Amino acid sequence: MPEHGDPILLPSSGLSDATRRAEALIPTPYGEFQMIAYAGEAEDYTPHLALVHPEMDPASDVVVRLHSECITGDLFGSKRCDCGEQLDRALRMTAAAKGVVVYLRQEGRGIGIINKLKAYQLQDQGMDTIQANLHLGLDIDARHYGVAQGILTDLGISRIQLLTNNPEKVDSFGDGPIRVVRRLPIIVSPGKENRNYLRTKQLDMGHWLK
Ligand SMILES: Nc1nc2c(ncn2[C@@H]2O[C@H](COP(=O)(O)OP(=O)(O)OP(=O)(O)O)[C@@H](O)[C@H]2O)c(=O)[nH]1
Repeated sequence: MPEHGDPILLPSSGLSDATRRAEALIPTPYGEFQMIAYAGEAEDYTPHLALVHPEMDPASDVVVRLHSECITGDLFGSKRCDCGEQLDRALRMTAAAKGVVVYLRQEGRGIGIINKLKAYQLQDQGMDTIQANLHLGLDIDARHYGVAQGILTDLGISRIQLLTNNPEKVDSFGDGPIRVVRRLPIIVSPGKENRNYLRTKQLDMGHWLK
């Protein structure tokens, strides 16, 4: 296991030299979390963040949420997606279960906020979330989860209960050092603005949604 401050070597992360760069206790409406920022030496503005409950027991089956950045939903409460509500629920659940939220800076499934806004324009013209990415010449989902595994390993965690509806997130752990012992659903009720988006996630992206 890496010592704190050692580089986290992750071939598939896209952030191969991420280290624990800084940390502090953050009092939130959900309770206190130790926020730990992980980034490479040259990356000061978009570190991945771990929000760790102060009493998290790394030897337990830790409740973990891997949440990809969604500025529109997480910060501004956009109803086009389920992200903001999922983050709210994840913080509530991890606060109660003494768990961890890993906030991954993979905005727009890894295409970035500029491309995501372009994709939204295309969706307003009738495309779905998959067609829009493809129309822009981009991957449907460009995310990698290697850095998240490195962060969990840095926290001393080896067994997790993963909060997700996304089979790719579960599969990403493969035969690696972290074992997903349980998947916990995190389902948001559809509204009129995100109904089509959630339908595409369920039918075309294989998410476990009712
Ligand atoms: N390209 C693109 N990205 C989107 C769109 N709507 C939401 N997103 C992004 O999708 C990602 C969703 O991340 P998560 O909630 O962690 O993951 P998930 O794949 O929905 O899986 P869950 O763990 O079940 O929530 C975020 O990066 C959002 O910015 C969209 O229409 N187009």
